[in-house]
Amino acid sequence: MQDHPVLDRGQWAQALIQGRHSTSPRRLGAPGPDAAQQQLILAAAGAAPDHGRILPWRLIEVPLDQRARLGAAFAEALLERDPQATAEQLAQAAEKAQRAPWLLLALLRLGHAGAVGAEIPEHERLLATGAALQNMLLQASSLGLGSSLTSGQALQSGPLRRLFGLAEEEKALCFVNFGHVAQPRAVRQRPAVADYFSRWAPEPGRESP
Ligand SMILES: Cc1cc2nc3c(=O)[nH]c(=O)nc-3n(C[C@H](O)[C@H](O)[C@H](O)COP(=O)(O)O)c2cc1C
Repeated sequence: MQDHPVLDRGQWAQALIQGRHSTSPRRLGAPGPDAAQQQLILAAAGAAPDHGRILPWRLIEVPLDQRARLGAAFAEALLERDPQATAEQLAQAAEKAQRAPWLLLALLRLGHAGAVGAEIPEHERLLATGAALQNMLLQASSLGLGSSLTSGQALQSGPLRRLFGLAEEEKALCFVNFGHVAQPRAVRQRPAVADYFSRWAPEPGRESP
């Protein structure tokens, strides 16, 4: 494959990165990514930086025919938090499981003493996971698909942990939603670079140790 000039690649990457935005699950519609698109998105996750190559994350697909079970776990988790929840609230919680055409659960793997990579701390594992998730969102965007990350209190709940058989050292971080953009929304204003960037300079008189 012919390589593109550096500038073209830079412009292409800029358009992809700046053009990506989240589409919430209720704004996504069928069809979800096809099998080839799913593989591209999953492979993008594996291209993320990973200190020690320990794969501090994993992804679980929740197929459409299992969404009712996820919905039941959402409702059970709500009932644990709020025993007064109404039938309507429980139904609303359960319905959230049905929204995204392709739905993944992202898990952080915290490791344990003695395991390979145990020296890699939690914050680095979290950073590696975030990079993997962003790669997936960007790959989906490049395919013309909508995507988003969603969280919620049910993620840390017993019903959800039991449903997916999570190990003690695993933490459910968020869901990753994919589909076609059924209802576009206004694009978020991005922060100015000056809001998050500064150039460090030593204080006068403290130039050298
Ligand atoms: C880990 C994580 C979890 C999130 N969970 C939710 C959520 O549950 N509900 C929601 O409306 N937005 C959630 N967001 C925010 C959206 O995914 C999205 O990033 C935000 O709306 C900004 O939109 P943009 O990606 O187009 O800039 C979450 C973001 C992150 C990083």
